[in-house]
Amino acid sequence: MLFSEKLRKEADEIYQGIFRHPFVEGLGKGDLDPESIIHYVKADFEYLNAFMNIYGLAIAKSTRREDMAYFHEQIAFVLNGEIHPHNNLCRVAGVAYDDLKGFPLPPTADHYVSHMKSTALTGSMGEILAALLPCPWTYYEIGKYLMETVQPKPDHPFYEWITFYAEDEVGQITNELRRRLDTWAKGVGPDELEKAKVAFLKSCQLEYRFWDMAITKEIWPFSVEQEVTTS
Ligand SMILES: Cc1ncc(CN)c(N)n1
Repeated sequence: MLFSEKLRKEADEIYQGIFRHPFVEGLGKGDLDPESIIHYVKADFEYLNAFMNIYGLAIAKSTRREDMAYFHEQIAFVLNGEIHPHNNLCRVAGVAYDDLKGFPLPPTADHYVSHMKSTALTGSMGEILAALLPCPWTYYEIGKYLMETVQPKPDHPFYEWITFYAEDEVGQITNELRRRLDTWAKGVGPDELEKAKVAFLKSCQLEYRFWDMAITKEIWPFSVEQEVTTS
């Protein structure tokens, strides 16, 4: 069994939990609370900016030009592609996307970003790939799950969101990340594999918590000034 297949098996409980999460159910039913959508998009805009920073850290650690080109391409996808599902969410919530940019990360999103950044700074290339993988992989599976269970028509409020993540492009991004991780895994020992597994499972758990964060509209306990890293 490939390393990424083993990871997916270990994380199955978390994936199943994500498919049944109230936010994901709300995407399928088309009845999400607009305030939860707004909370999610504010956090996700900053999360995706941090995700691009992490690709940048992966470039800094790359020793092969081909790896640099790969991470560079992935930045372009996040930058130009993921604005479409965000725009869909904003339209349904009745808000302008620009009004949701530049907010500090809520605690869970902050935790997720810190986990990926520290892995990128201190971990091996395999750990970095493992920490990044749940981002496209869980969304690709959510997209496919909603396509199968809801079979949305173009007039479904979240048609664009669902079809974007169920598309082949997100599948290819997931498969390429898995292929790179599996290639790395063939050349390392059990300790290295264990560290990559831990990084992967933590990102999966934080994917689940990210949806919780949106439903509960999680905020910091005190409204002191917070750092915003991007605009
Ligand atoms: C938290 C999170 N995880 C994954 C994705 C999909 N790239 C996203 N937009 N946001």
